[in-house]
This record gives sequence, structure tokens and C-alpha cells, in this order.
Amino acid sequence: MSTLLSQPLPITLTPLMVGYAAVAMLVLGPIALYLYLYPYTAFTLPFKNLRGPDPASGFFGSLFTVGSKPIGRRYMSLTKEYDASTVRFRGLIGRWRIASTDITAISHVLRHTGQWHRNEGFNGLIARVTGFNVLCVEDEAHRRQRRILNSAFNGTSVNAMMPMFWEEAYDLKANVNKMLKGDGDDTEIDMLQVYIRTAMDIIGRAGFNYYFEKHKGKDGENPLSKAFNDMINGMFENKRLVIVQSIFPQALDMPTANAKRVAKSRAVLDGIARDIVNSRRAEIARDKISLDKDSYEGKDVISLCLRANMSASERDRMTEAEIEGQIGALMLAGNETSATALSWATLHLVQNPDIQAKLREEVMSVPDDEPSLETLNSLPYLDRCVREVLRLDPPLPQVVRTAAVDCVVPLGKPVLGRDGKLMSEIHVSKGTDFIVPINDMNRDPRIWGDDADTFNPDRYDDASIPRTQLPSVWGGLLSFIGGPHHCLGFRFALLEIKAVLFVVVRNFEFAPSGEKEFARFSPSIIQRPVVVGQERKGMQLPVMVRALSAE
Ligand code: HEM
Repeated sequence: MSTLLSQPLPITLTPLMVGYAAVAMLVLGPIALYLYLYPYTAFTLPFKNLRGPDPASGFFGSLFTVGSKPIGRRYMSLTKEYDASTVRFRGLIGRWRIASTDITAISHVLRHTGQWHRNEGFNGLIARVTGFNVLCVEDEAHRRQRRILNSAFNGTSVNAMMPMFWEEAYDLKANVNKMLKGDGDDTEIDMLQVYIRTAMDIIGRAGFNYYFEKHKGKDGENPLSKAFNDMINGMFENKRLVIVQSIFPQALDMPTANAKRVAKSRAVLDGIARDIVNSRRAEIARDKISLDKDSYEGKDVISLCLRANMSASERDRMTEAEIEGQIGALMLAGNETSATALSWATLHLVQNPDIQAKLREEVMSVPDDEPSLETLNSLPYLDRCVREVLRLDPPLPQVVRTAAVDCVVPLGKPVLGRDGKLMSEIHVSKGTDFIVPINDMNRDPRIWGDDADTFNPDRYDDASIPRTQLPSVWGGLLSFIGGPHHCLGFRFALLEIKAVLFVVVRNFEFAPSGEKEFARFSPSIIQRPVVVGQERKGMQLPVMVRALSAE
């Protein structure tokens, strides 16, 4: 038998036969792929009994059907339409997704990080552009990185940042004053750009003791922010490319102009990150900075991580590349999120002059320009306004998790399946996406009251709000999510937002600029304000600003 098998087959391949085989593969390959992606996957889907829209397109599935639903009500309206808190629909190229407003299911998915990873395509993309940092690693690597990073994001470390938040907030005030016309009139200012600059300066100082302003090149640009922005634009500018790259991160290895641009910027970013980490390490080694000193120096995230790393056991340490990778992570996670939240806050204050006046009255009642942390945190209306902004306009409107293994998701309330039977759990196959609809849950009238779509900081006067606890790390809101991947920077973001709002509301008055209407737009991960009719200009927040001291 073995001798027979080792004999060459008595077939001689002629060029004609090779040609036929190639044609057969070209014809049959796509057919086989089609049958696998569509009828086969649908037939073998363990949750095929769930209700949901039938795919409208082979390639896009139901994405347009889902995308056409109003923002903030996207998944809520689907679940209403199909009378089931959990629905299924097909996404891109045959990939099935589950969306759920069932709190037990959401909680389960967010907490079971061994079974549910962040979207693998997205993790791959982030890893390629910023390295293997906390934003894109899972399981043991995530736990290890997070343990070290926690030392920099705990309450004590973040509270120590207060003086720096004040300095940056007053720097913002000086910048806005420079932009104002000298005659005391209102001036139109794009406050989003103002906040982006401030948030970047804050993350530079707090994250890695780096001053963007001080490190400018001959062209007047900061090389780190230039490399970072080039990389992000390279990733997100072309919407079609974003889709391709998030499914196949390997697309960034192809020698396209875009991929070369991203790789070039990544190399610059890596080089600067290495220099920054080396400088922070040298400072620690020289003991130039003592943590006891009454200064912010030496308390930035990277310095604190380096110190925590030194005292950790070898297996618990972050590698050199991982520490350097946190710089990109901080710039990615900590800049636009806070800047966007501040922009939404400003827009709500513009659209609600009574609320703006009430908030101003409160912040003006504080005698000190730079109140203590305790005083800032004890301002009830400021707290309610921040809470309401993050509820109604969470910078991340949703997060997606992907099943890393075949698993089961329990439901708090059974749903009626297509076969008319009740389902109390959902069996899920590896690779299925699960959407956590932050936006929708933050606007659920059952939790937040009948006026959940309205900006109303007074809703928290009612101690029974929120009526149900979401799996949340702060304020009962899903905005920073809950579970082991909850926002590492939530304390940081809250203090930053409060300090900046305190300063801007105390010093400036905001009013609408003409008849502009604003809309919510999520071209990538973050939901930003755009001006209706000027969507091509991208995110912006042009509002009229007047200095109060000029009155
Ligand atoms: C209003 C501002 C912010 C909001 C609404 C926000 C929200 C979120 C959300 C929803 C996640 C989970 C993402 C996911 O797992 O898919 C997240 C993760 C994260 N955020 Fe924030 N964030 C904000 C500001 C910040 C700031 C200022 C920093 C840093 C200084 C930061 C650092 C991080 C990090 C490192 C993670 C990854 C945590 C992990 O996976 O373990 N965030 N954030």
C-alpha cells in the first residue's frame, strides 16, 4: 500500500488541463465562497431563530437598513420593530451581528472578556498603527498592561493632576481671548478645534510630560502630533478603505500610497515615543524628580508606569515596546473623546441659554478661580450638566465585541424566536459580533424617564434616576462602559471636562452663530457634531463667543 502511494500518479498534466483547472477554480471558487458566506452560514447559524431584518444586500447585508434608523434610537427601534430585545442582522460580507438592549446580555458580554474580545479587525488596525498597547490587546496581555497602567489612573494619581488641568484650562482661556475681536462683540469661534488643542496639550503633559508647543519643528508643526494626525488621516480619511482595513488589517501591508503614509508616520511616532520614554526613564534614574515634591513633574502616566514596572515581578512587567505603545494609545483614547464631550457640552449650553445661565451662576459663586478638587466636585449643577452631556452624547456611541469562542449569552427577559418559542439564552458561534448600543441605552426612557431625548440636567433631582443600573463604571451611564475594559481614563476625563467647563462658563458666554443646525455624525469611532449642509467640512462647532469680563 505504502509503495503504491509513493508511486507518482500516471497522469501527465497538459497545458490545456492546467487551463481548464484554472478556469474551474476561477468559476467554482467564488461560487463556493458565496455558498459558504451566505446560505451555509445562515443555515448553520446557532442563533438563526432570533428575529431581525433580512439582508438587503449581499455585500452590505442590513447595514443600510440599520444605519437609516435615527441616531440614538438605532437599535432600540430595531428591537421595537421585531418585538425582541435582542435581534440579529447581517453585516459586511456575510458576517452576522447581534444587537441587544437586554441589560443582562450586555452585562454578560462586557464582563466575560475571555469569551468576548474587542472587534478583532479593529484591534488589528489599532495594533498596526499604534503598537500592542492597552487599546488592542486581550486576555493576559491586557490584564498585565492594565495592572501597570492602573497606578497612573487611580484616584490619587488623577487628583494630583488638578493643578495641571487648571493651567491648561486657563491657557485655553488665553487662546480664546486672542481669537476674540477687540471691541467686545461676539466672535464666531470653532470651539471644537479649541478643545482639541487643549485636550492634546493635557494628554501630552499628563500622559508623558511632553509639551507639544515647546517641541515644534522649523515648519512650526509639532512632529509628534503631525505624525499622529497623518497616521489617523491615513487610516480614516477614505471611508471605503476603513471598511477594507477593519476586515483585513493586512491591507496596510500592501504597497499602496496610503499604507506607505501610515507606515512612515508610525516610524516617526515610534521614534519620538522611544525618545520620550528614555527621557522619563533617565529622569527617574537621576532621581531628578521626587514624587514627594509639591509639583506635577514625574507624575505623568509614562513615568508612573515606569516606576510601577520597576517594582513589578518580571512576568507582570510591560515590555519596552508596550510602554512606548501607550503613548499612541493615550493620544488616541484621551484626546478626541474629551474634546468631543466638551464640544457637545458647549452646544447644549448654546441651545439651552437658561441652563447656561444657571451653570454660570453656580460657577461664579465660587470665590476661587482655581478651586480645590473637593470644591469642584461638590458643584452639583456642574456635575449634573457633565452627566447629562455624557448621557445624551456619549463620544463613543457604541462598542463592538466579537465572540472569541462558541459561547452562550443569557437574557434577562426571554425573547420570542422566529419559530414562536421563547428563548432565554442565545447560542453564539466564534466570530459573531455583538453590538453594545451605548447611545440607545443612555436614552432608554425606561431608565432615564420619558424625556430621555432631551438635555435636562435636572432629571437627576429625581433620586430614582437611573431607574435601572446599567453595567457601568460611572454615573449609571454606559458612556465609559463597565467590566474589565472600562475606560481607564474616566476619572481623568471627568476632572478635565469639569475644570475646562468651569473656566469657559465663568469667562465666556456662548450663543448660536446664525441659523446653523447641528447633527450627530460618526464617521469612525467617535460621534461628533457637524453643521447640517456643511457635512463635507467634517466635525466643527462654530458658535458665537463673548468674553464676560468685557461687559
Ligand atoms: C469623555 C471622555 C471619554 C469617554 C466617553 C471614553 C469612553 C471610553 C470607552 C467607551 C471605552 C471602551 C472602549 C472599548 O472597550 O471598546 C474606553 C476605553 C479606554 N479609554 Fe476612554 N473615554 C474617554 C476619555 C478617555 C481619556 C481622557 C483617556 C486617557 C487619558 C482614556 C483612556 C482609555 C483607555 C486607555 C481605554 C482602554 C481601556 C481598556 O481596554 O482596558 N479615555 N473609553
